[in-house]
Amino acid sequence: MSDSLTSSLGGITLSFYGAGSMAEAILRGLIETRLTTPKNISVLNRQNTDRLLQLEQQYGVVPAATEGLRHEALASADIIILGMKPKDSANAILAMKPFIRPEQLIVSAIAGLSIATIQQLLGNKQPIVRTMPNTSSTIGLGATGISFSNSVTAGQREMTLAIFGAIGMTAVVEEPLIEAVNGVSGSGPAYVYYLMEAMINAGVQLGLSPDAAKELTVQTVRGAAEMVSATGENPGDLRRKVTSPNGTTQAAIETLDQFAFQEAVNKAILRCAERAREMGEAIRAEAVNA
Ligand SMILES: NC(=O)C1=CN([C@@H]2O[C@H](COP(=O)(O)OP(=O)(O)OC[C@H]3O[C@@H](n4cnc5c(N)ncnc54)[C@H](OP(=O)(O)O)[C@@H]3O)[C@@H](O)[C@H]2O)C=CC1
Ligand SMILES: O=C(O)[C@@H]1CCC=N1
Repeated sequence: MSDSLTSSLGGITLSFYGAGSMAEAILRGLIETRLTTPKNISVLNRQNTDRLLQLEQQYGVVPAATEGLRHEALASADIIILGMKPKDSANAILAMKPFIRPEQLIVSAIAGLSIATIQQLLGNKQPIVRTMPNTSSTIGLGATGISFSNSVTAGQREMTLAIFGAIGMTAVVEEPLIEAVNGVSGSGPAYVYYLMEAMINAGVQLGLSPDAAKELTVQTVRGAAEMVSATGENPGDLRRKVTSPNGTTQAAIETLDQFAFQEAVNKAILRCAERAREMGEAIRAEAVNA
């Protein structure tokens, strides 16, 4: 990767087509890590002008709130980032088709939507990057799975890795594995938050104040993740070090096992990946009939 790209995207312009939570997580990360300046980022959505103005006020990005500005932003951007819900994606891609140029890079963050479906909707071999990021990109701790279409140039790959590398770690995977990334890390923050909700509630039930229960839980999750990362040890080995024979942790883990905790997490992640494939298939069917 060249030095200029690791430090800055220079004058490269990005258009966030779909300006919801995921778009905000990425653009905020890019701005806070100073990979680019807000003036190189435009934001577009379907109807919610207030949302675009809020993003302008908060981050200094450029709102494209009228039809004319939307078309101009799409036509002029070096990179268009697709951030609408899967159900809205086929219509949105068809609507942008008249304005885009064959060399523009399209980066999709849309669950399930395949490179082939995007190319089918656009009717060409447009360079496409399919990603599966997560909302921790907001604070530079994202995890993003990335797949490239064959038409993506080496320079465009480098730009993509610079963008997602600036807001967290990246894993380049073959496209069929993007659903696995969705299951593990795309949706993953929600499972961890769910676990944290349960830990906090139990702490309160045992008499801790809500604040104390929350702070202890947050530090525990942060410390556990950091331990795996810093020591290089397997989570299983670290778990065994916490678990004294016949002690308190063993009693807790046995209870989790009674409720098939590991199996529940496993089934949840497999179902998540399956759901991504189902959603992708629904968009593919829409594209075939478009
Ligand atoms: N949230 C997450 O944790 C993750 C989400 N993703 C993916 O990111 C995508 C967006 O999710 P999220 O940010 O949560 O969704 P949000 O509902 O927060 O945002 C969706 C945005 O898309 C806009 N939009 C809808 N239709 C169109 C259209 N036809 N043209 C232009 N803009 C449109 C909406 O505008 P308006 O309000 O005006 O309708 C809104 O700004 C999804 O496809 C999801 O699969 C991927 C990884 C993680
Ligand atoms: O729930 C969803 O469909 C999106 C994709 C990954 C995280 N959120």
